[in-house]
Amino acid sequence: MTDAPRRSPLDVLIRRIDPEAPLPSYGHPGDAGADLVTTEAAELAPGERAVLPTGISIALPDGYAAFVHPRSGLAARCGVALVNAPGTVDAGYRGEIKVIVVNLDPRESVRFERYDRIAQLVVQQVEKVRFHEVAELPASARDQGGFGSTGGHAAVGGVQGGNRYASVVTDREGQ
Ligand SMILES: O=c1ccn([C@H]2C[C@H](O)[C@@H](COP(=O)(O)OP(=O)(O)OP(=O)(O)O)O2)c(=O)[nH]1
Ligand SMILES: [Mg+2]
Repeated sequence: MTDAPRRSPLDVLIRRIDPEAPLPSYGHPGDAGADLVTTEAAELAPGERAVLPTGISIALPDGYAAFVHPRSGLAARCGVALVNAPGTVDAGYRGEIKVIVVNLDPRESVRFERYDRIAQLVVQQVEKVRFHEVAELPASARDQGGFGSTGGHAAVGGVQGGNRYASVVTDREGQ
């Protein structure tokens, strides 16, 4: 496979599965994500999830992928998240793009009407790699540290172990 040259804006073929579905659209000229709609109305109880259709399929050039990201307004106002965020749309995928939403609000149901904007699609160039197996990897400053090795993370219950952890509340106020 040869790498596709970088072009902007990139021309992407799109097919409407729902003939009336609005095409993905950027809200502002500098936006990274083009909003996706649901073509089906849905109501999600607290904790419920659904796979919602967007009414479109696309053909990305090799060397690109599209990522289905959540919308911050829906997350902040309604507690709506994407279960698999960000969803990955492969260049070779010709099926309908779908959005796997979940209602994380503990009390309120959330309702989507047909053609409500539910997610945003970010198209990016992606690297293909060749993996070369070795017995030892080159040294690095981080080495195997991860998953909170630098400390200072929020934790319910306050101080943990020998590392000083802030409680959730202290962390929000203090940082
Ligand atoms: O949020 C998403 C994620 C994926 N897809 C589509 C496009 C993607 O190319 C295909 C497969 O996605 P993924 O590789 O994440 O799923 P999988 O569970 O690994 O399925 P597969 O075995 O088909 O790769 O499903 C979506 O429409 N929305
Ligand atoms: Mg896969």
